[in-house]
Amino acid sequence: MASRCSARAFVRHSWSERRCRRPAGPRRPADGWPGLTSSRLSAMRAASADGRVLRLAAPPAPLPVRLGAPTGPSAKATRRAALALGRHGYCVCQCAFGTAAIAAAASEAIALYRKKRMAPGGFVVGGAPVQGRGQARGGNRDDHVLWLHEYLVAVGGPERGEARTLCDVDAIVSSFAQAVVEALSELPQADAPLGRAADGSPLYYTGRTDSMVACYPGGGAAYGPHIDNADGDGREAEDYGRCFTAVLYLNSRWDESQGGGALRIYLPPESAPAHDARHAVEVYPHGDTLVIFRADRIVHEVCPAFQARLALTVWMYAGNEEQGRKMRPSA
Ligand SMILES: O=C(O)CCC(=O)C(=O)O
Ligand SMILES: [Fe+2]
Repeated sequence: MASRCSARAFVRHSWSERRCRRPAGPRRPADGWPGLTSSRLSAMRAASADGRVLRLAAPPAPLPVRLGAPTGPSAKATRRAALALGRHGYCVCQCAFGTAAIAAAASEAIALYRKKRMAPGGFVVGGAPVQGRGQARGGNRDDHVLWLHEYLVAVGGPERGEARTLCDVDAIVSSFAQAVVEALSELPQADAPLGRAADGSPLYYTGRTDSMVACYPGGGAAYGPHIDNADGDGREAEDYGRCFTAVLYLNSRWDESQGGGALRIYLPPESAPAHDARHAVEVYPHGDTLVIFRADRIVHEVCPAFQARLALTVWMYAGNEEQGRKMRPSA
């Protein structure tokens, strides 16, 4: 961890990456995009409101990816994560940042929350931003968030922002998520049916968003069922918008029965019986767990959390082959 999470790694991958911006969304869940009919969305909300009717599939064993370890993730581990993502629409990885790094990142995040550097998470509804619970039908969210790079630009860097570990972790998570998306582009459709655009063509990496540090302050804080990118993020000219969400949990000691706070992933129609909204998996936000899922397809929610729940999230944009090539002219 120490050698990978050095200030130089941060400067190289993260601070110099001025292009990353906070995304326009998430948008309010809307009807009428692939795989999500209004009846399916209503059934999900009903299942969310009444946990008794929810049928859960067993969560997959996390893939060990050695993210944060001095050797870093191997090409094989990256490919395995891409395969799982392409087959199921999500993958769960066990990183190796270690308890000290995760605890350091968490204490930076908590300090930022306490210093009121975070603001209530928002939505875009009809082009206008709205914030917080009850503002968007079925899309309530109770988290407080900070856009890491935007904040660092404002305060003059990671040292001054007291967010050095968060920056280092962010650089590593972002490079890995990019590598996974790039590996996914190479997989044949038969291996990765859920790793494709709606027309079946491969998705190519076109960029990333700023990273979001989120704190659900406990007391039942939640985020109702939603899709992160329901409408292309208004980026038609560039790509399909955010296609992948990568979220790393920063909770060193998470008590599943007392803390709740699982990420509930509703399995997409291709992996669940048609229109049966009651099939989902739940992943608890244990520190060092990374989940990557399709930002434009996977309905998910954060179940009520009864202890402070911390995460770092970055979204990857993707487009068609030509859009991907434009992003990397030398490739
Ligand atoms: O923290 C999580 O598990 C997911 C949060 C989420 O869905 C979001 O921020 O869009
Ligand atoms: Fe989300």
